[in-house]
Amino acid sequence: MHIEVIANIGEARSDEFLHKTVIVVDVLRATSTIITALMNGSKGVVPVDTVIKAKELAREGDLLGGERYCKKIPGFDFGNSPLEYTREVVQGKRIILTTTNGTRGIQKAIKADRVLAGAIINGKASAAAAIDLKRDTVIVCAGTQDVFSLEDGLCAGLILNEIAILLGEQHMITNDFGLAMRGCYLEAKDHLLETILSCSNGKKMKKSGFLADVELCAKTNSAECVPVLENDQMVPFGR
Ligand SMILES: O=C(O)[C@H](CS(=O)(=O)O)OP(=O)(O)O
Ligand SMILES: [Mg+2]
Repeated sequence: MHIEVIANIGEARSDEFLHKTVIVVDVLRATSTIITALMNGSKGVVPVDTVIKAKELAREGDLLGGERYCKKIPGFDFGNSPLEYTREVVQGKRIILTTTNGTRGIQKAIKADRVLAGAIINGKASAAAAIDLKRDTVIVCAGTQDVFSLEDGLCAGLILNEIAILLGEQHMITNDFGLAMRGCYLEAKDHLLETILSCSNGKKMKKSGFLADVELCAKTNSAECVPVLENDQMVPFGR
């Protein structure tokens, strides 16, 4: 199985996704938030790239979520903290979500055969879903405003490592960036939270009061849910 890892959305070329599975990874925090909302019973998360589109799409009964500069958008129900998306508030609800990087990355992957949302919390489940889909796979690290973010690279390394465990080492073929990210993950896996808190997004989140979000987002393989894009909304894979 071929798995290419791309360092940030700016480096992604959407035409190269045709006939492939794309796993979009935005550990802090969009894909962790989408996974959490679906695990808590949301009936679907619609990822959009702009605030205007989010407002246009929202219908009676929908919830609006998202951030700009890490802060909740004025007039929206929620920001981009996974901790806000509790079962009490999201069960049975459709959520329209717009964030700076993650939802933009999902939109950019739209030409893929299948688009999955990966994060550290569902790394193993994402690996298993990509194997099930039997396609060449691209892991797109969302990054932050078209610059690489280490937490996304560590997650790509985790997914590659899980694929190698599930398929056997000789069946997991990746590019040089993927090899590097797997090495980083293997070095950091026993102190993942500390590593994420030492990188630029982790520091920014902690400074902005979101330490508990980083703690949740760094819990390796704590979630079974893998969001997949179907008819413009993310729903649990294999539902
Ligand atoms: O809210 C977040 O965690 C980030 C904000 S920023 O772009 O890193 O400032 O958005 P995301 O789209 O989840 O990366
Ligand atoms: Mg991010």
